[in-house]
Amino acid sequence: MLMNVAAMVMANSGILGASTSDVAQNATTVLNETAAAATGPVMDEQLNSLVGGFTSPILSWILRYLHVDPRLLIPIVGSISFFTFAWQFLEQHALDQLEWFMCTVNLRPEDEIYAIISSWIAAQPFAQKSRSFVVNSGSFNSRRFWDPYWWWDDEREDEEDQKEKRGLYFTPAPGNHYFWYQRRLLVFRRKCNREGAGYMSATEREEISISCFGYNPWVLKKLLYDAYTQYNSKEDDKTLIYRGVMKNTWGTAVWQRSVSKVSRPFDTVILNEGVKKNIIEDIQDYLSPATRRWYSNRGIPYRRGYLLHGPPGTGKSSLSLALAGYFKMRIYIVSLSSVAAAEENLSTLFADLPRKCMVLLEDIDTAGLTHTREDNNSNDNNEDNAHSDDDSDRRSGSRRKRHAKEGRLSLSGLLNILDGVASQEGRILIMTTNHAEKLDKALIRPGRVDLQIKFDRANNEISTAIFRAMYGHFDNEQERMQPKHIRLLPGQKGAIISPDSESDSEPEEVKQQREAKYKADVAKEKTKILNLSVKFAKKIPAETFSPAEIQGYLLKNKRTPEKAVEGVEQWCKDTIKEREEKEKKDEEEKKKKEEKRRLRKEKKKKKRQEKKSKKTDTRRAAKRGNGADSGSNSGSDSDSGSDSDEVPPPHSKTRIKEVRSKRRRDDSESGSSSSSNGSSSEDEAPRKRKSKAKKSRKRKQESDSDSCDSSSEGETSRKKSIKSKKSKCKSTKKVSKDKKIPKDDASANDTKKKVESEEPKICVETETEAAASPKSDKTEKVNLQQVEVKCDGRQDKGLLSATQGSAKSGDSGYETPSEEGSISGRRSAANSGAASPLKETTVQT
Ligand SMILES: Nc1ncnc2c1ncn2[C@@H]1O[C@H](COP(=O)(O)OP(=O)(O)OP(=O)(O)O)[C@@H](O)[C@H]1O
Repeated sequence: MLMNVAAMVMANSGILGASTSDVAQNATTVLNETAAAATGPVMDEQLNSLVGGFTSPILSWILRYLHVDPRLLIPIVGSISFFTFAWQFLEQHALDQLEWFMCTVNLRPEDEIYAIISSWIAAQPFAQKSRSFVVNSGSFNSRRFWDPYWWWDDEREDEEDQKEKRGLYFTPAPGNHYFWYQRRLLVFRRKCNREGAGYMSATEREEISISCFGYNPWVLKKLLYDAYTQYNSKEDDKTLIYRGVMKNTWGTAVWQRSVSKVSRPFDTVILNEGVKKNIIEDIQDYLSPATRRWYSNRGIPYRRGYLLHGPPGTGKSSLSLALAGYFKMRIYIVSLSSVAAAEENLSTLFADLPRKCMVLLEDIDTAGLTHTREDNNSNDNNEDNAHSDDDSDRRSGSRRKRHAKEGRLSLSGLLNILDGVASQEGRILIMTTNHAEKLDKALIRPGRVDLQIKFDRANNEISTAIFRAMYGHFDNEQERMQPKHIRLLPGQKGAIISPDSESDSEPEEVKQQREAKYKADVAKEKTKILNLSVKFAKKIPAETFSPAEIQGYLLKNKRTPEKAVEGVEQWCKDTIKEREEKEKKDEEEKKKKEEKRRLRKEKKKKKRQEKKSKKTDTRRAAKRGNGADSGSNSGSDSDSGSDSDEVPPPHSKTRIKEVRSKRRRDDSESGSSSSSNGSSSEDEAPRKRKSKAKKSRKRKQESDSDSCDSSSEGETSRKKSIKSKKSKCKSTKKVSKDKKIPKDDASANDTKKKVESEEPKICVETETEAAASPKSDKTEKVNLQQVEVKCDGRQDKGLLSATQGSAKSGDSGYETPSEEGSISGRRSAANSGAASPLKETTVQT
């Protein structure tokens, strides 16, 4: 059958012409050879059914051009598929089992080595060629460490070839990636772990690991060391800056590498040379190993602290960075007003500090640490000053609690973190502030702050130095700032041809001449800048501008020093004017704010007072109700008679006291008069009051009768009212009579005291309804008086029973003044409610 097929194929190929005859011949040969090894008719049939017979164009094409037996293809493809599948299965499910035969290093994202290795991996050829990869752009900071060039400084960025590379960078996708290192097969694994990520959060915790086969992990360690060394070698001339940040909102605080900057030359910081020398020597001495031993031998904590203070923009941060660069130390910056500076977080950050480093706490006065540690009652001076003592106690207490709840930093917390028993040793702490005077003494005491450096606004010297620094000549700048072959010096209008810019073919003599000329030009330029700087500084008023402000002005004229000198006077005037206007504006705003605050405070106070008086009223009303209940036996009634005497303020304690004392005075007077005269009826005051009351009543009645159309009706009602009153009073009298008033003076006094103590604190005014007729000794006489009780603008009237002269109080236990018209302190039950009708009763016994 195969032969037939071959013959047919040959026949078919015959139509293609003579050129294919050789191929057909070969195919026949192959078929003949393979036919012997053929598996038999079953296979042929299968092939036939699969590809539509040997006559199909596919098979003929394979035979003709590939010279491969189609029957061999099937096992080959099958085997490849099998192995691929097996490998995938093994990788996915069995590689974990293979870990028994592997060494693995896992890298934690919190550690800097994670970033170092990620970057190293990203730079490897296998990562660049990976078919499955993730693309990153340099703008997304959280993935920045996958940038193979992330540690490169800004200068490198300028270079054209690097610019291209820095646009996008590719990293191996999550999964397993194989690569060779030191002739060993390694597996790089990148895994996305969503466990640590929050709900709906885009951030995932990535985990990376590198594994090698075998039991010896030397190759992994070598890889790690190599990557780390490579990284460090690139950082030699740089200052690495780390910032304390939160990993996520509810996560922990970590030091994250923020940026690496070319170290700032120390001489670019303009400061008194003596001060500079002092601080450098101090740190040098501190960092020497001998000093460390010295500290430990004497049990002194090995720490050093500096406080840099002065107005903004005077160079505090610049000095800190320059120091870090000078001593090749990493600098760890944390802002005390950030979330990372919560007490818990800050202590975590400090615990994670390396042994030798610099920590910069910026603007510590803004962190709410300006209060003293002893001052338990305040956290914020300004705020607290606005409150009364009580209020501030209460409020600051609650604020403290709130802050504690929020975990915000407290002064004692910070002190503990800085040099508590658990705090790290070996670091240099630099604190900066604009208001050193606001800081707590405990924070800046020796041991915490060993050296204080004051920064001032620019004086003549500093202004000169800033000018020179700005227009000083730097050889390396020329190449960068100007096109090739043209070196323009600052302030130079024309171009200076640099000595090395011409072609090598130039004669040596000419070269030297050019070099000499260049040097002369540079020297000339320097002298010019020197002179200009002196002129410039003279025009600037001393101690008025910060170096940052002057620098800002000079930057506007960075290539034209003459112009800068010319315009500086005007700039000074403008800046001062601007500043004054701003200050004025700020002042006004401040005043407005204060006014608002004051009004708010007053409003609150008023509200509080109203609330308080309301409460007191309610209490009084309740008491009155009680008093009326207990004193209902007195049968005192009230009337609707309206004596329109002015209502005194209800809350006036002094008024109550006045009234009481007056009454007591009256009592004693009347007592004495009664004792001498035996009667109070001769007293003028009660009589006056009585007539006054009568008059007012009369007036009222008249007005009532006016209001009614019929005067006779009014008269009738008046009579009725008087009648009813009389009858009521009679009943009262009866009740009062039933109650025998103790005649014993001592007991009367006791009772009086008791009543006085129980007497509600309200303003009471009395009007004698009727002058009681004097009674001879030991006859009791009850005088019902009309009493006005005024509380909170409400007018209550009640009846107070009074005894006259040496009359004694009854069982009811009320005060028994000795004169008519004095208050007995008895209030009728009817007076307890605001709606109670005023009652007026006249009783004579
Ligand atoms: N003494 C100085 N020497 C050199 N440059 C200075 C000096 N003072 C200020 N500058 C320049 O002014 C800018 C601001 O300075 P810097 O941030 O160090 O001031 P600062 O005192 O820390 O300000 P702030 O208190 O607001 O943080 C920087 O660009 C710095 O170069």
